[in-house]
Amino acid sequence: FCQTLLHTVIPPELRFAVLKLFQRLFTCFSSYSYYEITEIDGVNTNELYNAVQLYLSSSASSATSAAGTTSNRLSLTRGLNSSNITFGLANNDRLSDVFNGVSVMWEHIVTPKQSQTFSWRPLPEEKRGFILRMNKKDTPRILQDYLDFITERANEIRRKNQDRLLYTNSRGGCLDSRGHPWESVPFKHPSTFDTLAMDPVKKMLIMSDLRDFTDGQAFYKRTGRAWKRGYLLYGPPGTGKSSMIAAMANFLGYDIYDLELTEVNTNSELRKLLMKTSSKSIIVIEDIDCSINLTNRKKTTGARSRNTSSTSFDGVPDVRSSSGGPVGPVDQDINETNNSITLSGLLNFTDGLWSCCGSERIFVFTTNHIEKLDPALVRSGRMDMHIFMSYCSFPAIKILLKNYLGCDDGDIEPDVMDDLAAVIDAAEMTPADISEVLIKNRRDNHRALRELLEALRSRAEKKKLVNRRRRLEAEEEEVGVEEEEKRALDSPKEVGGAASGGGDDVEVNNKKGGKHEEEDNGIN
Ligand SMILES: Nc1ncnc2c1ncn2[C@@H]1O[C@H](COP(=O)(O)OP(=O)(O)OP(=O)(O)O)[C@@H](O)[C@H]1O
Ligand SMILES: [Mg+2]
Repeated sequence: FCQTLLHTVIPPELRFAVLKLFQRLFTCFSSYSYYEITEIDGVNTNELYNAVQLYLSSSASSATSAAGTTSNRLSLTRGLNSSNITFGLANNDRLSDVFNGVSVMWEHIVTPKQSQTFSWRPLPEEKRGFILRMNKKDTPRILQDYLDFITERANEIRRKNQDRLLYTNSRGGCLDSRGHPWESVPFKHPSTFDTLAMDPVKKMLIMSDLRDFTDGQAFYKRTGRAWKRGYLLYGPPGTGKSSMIAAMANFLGYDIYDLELTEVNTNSELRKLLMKTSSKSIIVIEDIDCSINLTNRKKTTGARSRNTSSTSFDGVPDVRSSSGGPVGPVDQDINETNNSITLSGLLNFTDGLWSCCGSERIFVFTTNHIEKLDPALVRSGRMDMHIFMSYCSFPAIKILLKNYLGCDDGDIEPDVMDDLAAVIDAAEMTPADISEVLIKNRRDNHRALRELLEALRSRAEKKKLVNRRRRLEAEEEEVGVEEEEKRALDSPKEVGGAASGGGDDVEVNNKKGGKHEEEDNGIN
């Protein structure tokens, strides 16, 4: 009755002014400061409101919220291009939080909108906002840091909730309508560090190295290093290099830029591609040894190419023929290359001035042949961590048995495990091959284990034969070389001709491996 009386007797303007006055008096004498963060400020969305909503949702959603009381009512939202749900504070709900030892209180205020003022854009029916209550004495010390922390945490949550994206430069150097050289697709590779079959100790090392990297902003700043890190994954085909990259991306919540070097024609294109990558991303060059040789990179301009030489990275045509032996100087006009990407371009791409355009990036190179890589490319500072993805080991096979057959250690007879342990190393089987055997028999565990043991034993047998044959060949070659040297010692010496000017005696016929080669020493 009083309220209606007030509403009827006192005009709204006066009511509003009295209310405002009470509020001012209240805040004057209160020990708290109050900050209102509305959803819409003017006509734009207030980014801080969304950040607070996300941030509070991360503590509201966890049963034991790090900060304060959990709310018993939450709103659920799902972002665009995301398969994850985020919690939010329900209307008029409160949540306390603690930051740097200071406790604050959040309240989510939702008030129905008064009369719709005319606007080009339909405004929401309700006015939403957060009220942050904080002790006046703490405000100067923590307000700014607290809001920065909230924004950062919200970005973190947003990225984790959004599906990963896989960017490719498959379009070559040309740009899309937005001037972007990368093309992106949702990246939903299921590989994680749990599904990766590899030595658990090595796995933990890699995960902690990745965590140190993401937590290391201050460290990189203090040491004056670009906030980036390089990983070289090497090993035989089918050992999990690509799966490792997916596991890293899923572990860190990073997007992946899959750089196809053979599509890149010049250093400046390479630079442009790097500049257009976002931070918190993994830049991948798979099979870098092939990319470096790039025999398919040469695009002759009409004339027949005398040899399929490859272009090394320093831009000078590589003078090794396809057989690897020396050939005469390569005619430049025959080998018109349409690219001038250089090793120095790639070196700067991964370390050096270029690599600092943007921070928090991970570079990953993969190769089946580490011995082919230029040492400058894989030195520390470029490829900081070299990870050998090896054939399946016993600890790794247990992970595959768990993932594919659902068998934990205790589920398999000990003597079967002993048989597996006895043959696994000698077999040198890749996880890809072992996965194949398990997938084929995944409906029948006993049969899967039996077939796996058979496959391992036959592979180990084959390896033994191959190694024995190699040993025999090596011994024969050794014997061959010894006989050679013996014959050479027994045969009479031939003195070099007078024209030699009495220089040192030189072998005119230098027999090497059964092939005579004229050593060009001026004497024929
Ligand atoms: N260590 C591993 N753990 C789990 N699965 C693996 C592992 N290695 C290979 N696989 C399985 O084998 C398949 C091929 O693996 P992946 O593509 O990662 O091999 P790779 O090392 O990248 O091979 P390549 O050198 O030919 O590119 C994947 O689908 C994956 O399921
Ligand atoms: Mg691969």
